[in-house]
Amino acid sequence: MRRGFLATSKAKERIDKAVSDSNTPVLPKFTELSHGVVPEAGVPKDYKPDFDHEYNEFSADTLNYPKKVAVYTSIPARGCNDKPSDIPGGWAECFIPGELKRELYSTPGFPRVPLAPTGGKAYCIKELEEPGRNDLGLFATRLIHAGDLVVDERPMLVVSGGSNVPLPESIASYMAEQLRQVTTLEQLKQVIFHGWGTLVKTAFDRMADEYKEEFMALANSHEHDGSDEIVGRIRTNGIQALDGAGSAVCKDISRVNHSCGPNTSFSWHTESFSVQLIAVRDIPPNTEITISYCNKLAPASERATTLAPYEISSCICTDTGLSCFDPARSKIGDARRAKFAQDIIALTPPFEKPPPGTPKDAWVQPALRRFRELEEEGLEGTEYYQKTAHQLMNVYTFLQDMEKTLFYAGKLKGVYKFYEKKELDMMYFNEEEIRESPMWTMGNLHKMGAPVFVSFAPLE
Ligand SMILES: C[S@@+](CC[C@H](N)C(=O)[O-])C[C@H]1O[C@@H](n2cnc3c(N)ncnc32)[C@H](O)[C@@H]1O
Repeated sequence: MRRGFLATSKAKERIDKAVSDSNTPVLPKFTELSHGVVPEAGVPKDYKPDFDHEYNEFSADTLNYPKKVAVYTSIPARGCNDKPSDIPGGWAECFIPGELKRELYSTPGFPRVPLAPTGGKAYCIKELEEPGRNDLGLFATRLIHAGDLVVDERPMLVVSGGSNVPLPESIASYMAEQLRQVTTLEQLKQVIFHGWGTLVKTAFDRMADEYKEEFMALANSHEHDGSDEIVGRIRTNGIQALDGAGSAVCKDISRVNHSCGPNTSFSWHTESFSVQLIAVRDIPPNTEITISYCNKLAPASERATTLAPYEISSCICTDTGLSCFDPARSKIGDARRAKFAQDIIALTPPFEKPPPGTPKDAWVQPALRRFRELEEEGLEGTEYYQKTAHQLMNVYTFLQDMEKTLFYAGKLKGVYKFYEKKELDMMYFNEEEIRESPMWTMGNLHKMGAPVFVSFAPLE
């Protein structure tokens, strides 16, 4: 059924489809859905999966959607015959709530063109040479510095999470009726896969041919669990988008493999409608570029559960050669990760003059150990690393050790850019300004033996 169709030539060229109001059933999150080889895969025997897809069509320029509708829309708007190269940064085919689209367009400057990578493109996509792997990954083609923008990419497809999208009335009531007939939880999940697949297929059909090809060439770790070819690829390659409310499938970033100690961190940027990858430590040439698919601070068993749907069962993320889930390795990693979150190391310089021969930074050792452990775990992309690097930079300014001050400023740079979304101020790299800083001046008093009341907490 088509209502409200705007019969102008422009509207014929550039249209959004909106599926109408409904009482959405509460769907399990994708993470709770089946994976692996599911014997009951496919819709239940009595399930009649044919239903009409009911939608209205709107001009792509409109934001005036009725309440509680989900829309198929291209962001930014584009003409039917446009190729991705016709629009700077390309466009994302989306299936999102209409209200969200309205909100996006109220973001100042939306949708600005994604940013150029620092120093130009610095990666290629190629086959992994690791034994037992025959898939692709991203590799640095030159040295990438901590803090560099590796890529800012507008996705090919963005879909809101299953439970965030209002289902069309026809599908919702159809599914509700069918759901009454299912007898097992697995059947319920299979019906949900099917319903969800029907909805995202429309978004896929709207994609440009070259995007469709790229999308179908992506990995699929959900071939035997009832997810169809499109849903399977979204589950395998989707990156958190829309500030956690959706999933984005990208041409390049979806080729990045997982590490529990990754060298880049990704973030969603509404104003450019894109995903950014920032290096959190230096990445030498020919090194694989990685992100974390899970909460990297969680214990290994929890990480293993999150990674199982990706068919990642043995994740070798460090140069120990052991899987992160190996009990011998995870015992150390788990204890450290728990400590990072719980023990805050506050440092206080000693009031008493230490015995002769004591290194002047003896009291800094707990934070230095923490810093070393964070690096050994590959957790440079965490707030704990940011705080500890900041703490050590301040401590060494106080101790008037220029070399180490600059060293920790360099360590802070990458993660600071990721969390603060701006460059670390150049004054932290300017020797003259460091010498004039209050912390350095306070260090003078300490050096002269005056009692100095100062505490270095990692939250500074
Ligand atoms: C988003 S894709 C990454 C790109 C993929 N390697 C490719 O060839 O297109 C996710 C899939 O890559 C593989 N993968 C990613 N990280 C891995 C890791 N650390 N160990 C083993 N397989 C991994 C898994 O098959 C996973 O389902």
